[in-house]
Amino acid sequence: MDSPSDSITPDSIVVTTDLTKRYGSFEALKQCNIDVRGGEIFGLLGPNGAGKTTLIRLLLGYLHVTSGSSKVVGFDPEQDSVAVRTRVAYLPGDARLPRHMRGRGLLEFFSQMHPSGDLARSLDVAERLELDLSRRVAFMSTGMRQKLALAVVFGPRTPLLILDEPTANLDPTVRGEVLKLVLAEREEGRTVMFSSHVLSEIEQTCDRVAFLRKGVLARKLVMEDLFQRHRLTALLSDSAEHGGTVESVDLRSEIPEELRSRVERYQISAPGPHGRVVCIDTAGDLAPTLAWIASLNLQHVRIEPLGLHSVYESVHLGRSETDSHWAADAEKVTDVVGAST
Ligand SMILES: Nc1ncnc2c1ncn2[C@@H]1O[C@H](COP(=O)(O)OP(=O)(O)OP(=O)(O)O)[C@@H](O)[C@H]1O
Repeated sequence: MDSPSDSITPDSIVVTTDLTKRYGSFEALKQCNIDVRGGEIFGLLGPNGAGKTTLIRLLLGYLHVTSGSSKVVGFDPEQDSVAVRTRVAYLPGDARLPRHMRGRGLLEFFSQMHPSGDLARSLDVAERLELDLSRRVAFMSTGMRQKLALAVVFGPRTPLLILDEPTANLDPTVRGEVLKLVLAEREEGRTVMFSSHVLSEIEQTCDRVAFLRKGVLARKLVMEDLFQRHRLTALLSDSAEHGGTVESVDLRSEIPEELRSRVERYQISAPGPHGRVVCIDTAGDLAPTLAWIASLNLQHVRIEPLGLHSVYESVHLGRSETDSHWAADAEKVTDVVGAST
């Protein structure tokens, strides 16, 4: 786990220090240290019950901390939750809106309530999301209510938006529109922190990601680093290439010295019907490793980004990241070979 001072910068807009929350004897959040920097999109990932909502509600002062502390837009939510809430637009995971109000009236009401409310902006968001504002909340579908809550939240021009599963209950087209809204916030210099279970959304939008698991901050990731990680799978049809003695082993010692820091895995399977499957995981720029890969005399080569999924699985299931998808990847290669022979 990172220490509190690991990554805090002067432009951090959210900082937590050993933030801990217990419900009775149950520890929902354990010594959590994160920092969110001004102008970035920060993703919160984790399985159900990991502690994401607990963390978010602590940051807004809706829950009291058990121990540790946090600073949000320069204020301690424990001491000054009003100052925090006027500077943060918050979309709860279970937004409850007054059922008797019509969409338009509700947007007017919330834009008047918030010190930096902006009705025109809320109306614009509602239009982009194709929401019928003439309906009463009571007669709206779950997705329509989510759209209305989003129109409320994207109205005020606050420096920070915290969105708890903003795309839940939305169809794929509307989800895409919401992601565009999130990206537009960053363009305008605002900071967005959001939780989601949809990994592709996080990949498309976030600059950095924190993984929570059972209340523990299990992993932090810079998305740019993730995009530089690739997995190559291929077939080595002639096992004599490696003396015919290799049985699903790690061959990292065979990697040229200057590439060792880039190649995280170099493994060859036991012989199958079509030969041996080779799996190579690389980090950083692919170019320097390509010449070496070409010298391995591989066939049916597939290269793909390693992606958030493999990291998520390794955090969630506690599997080694390098083992994640290995069997499936090996199968894909042999399937392709099987189909083409
Ligand atoms: N008021 C409460 N009293 C007791 N336990 C609670 C309370 N609120 C949450 N919890 C527990 O704390 C843990 C974390 O819950 P939290 O809602 O923060 O998870 P989450 O990551 O947001 O989950 P999800 O993805 O399902 O929304 C869960 O085990 C939950 O049961």
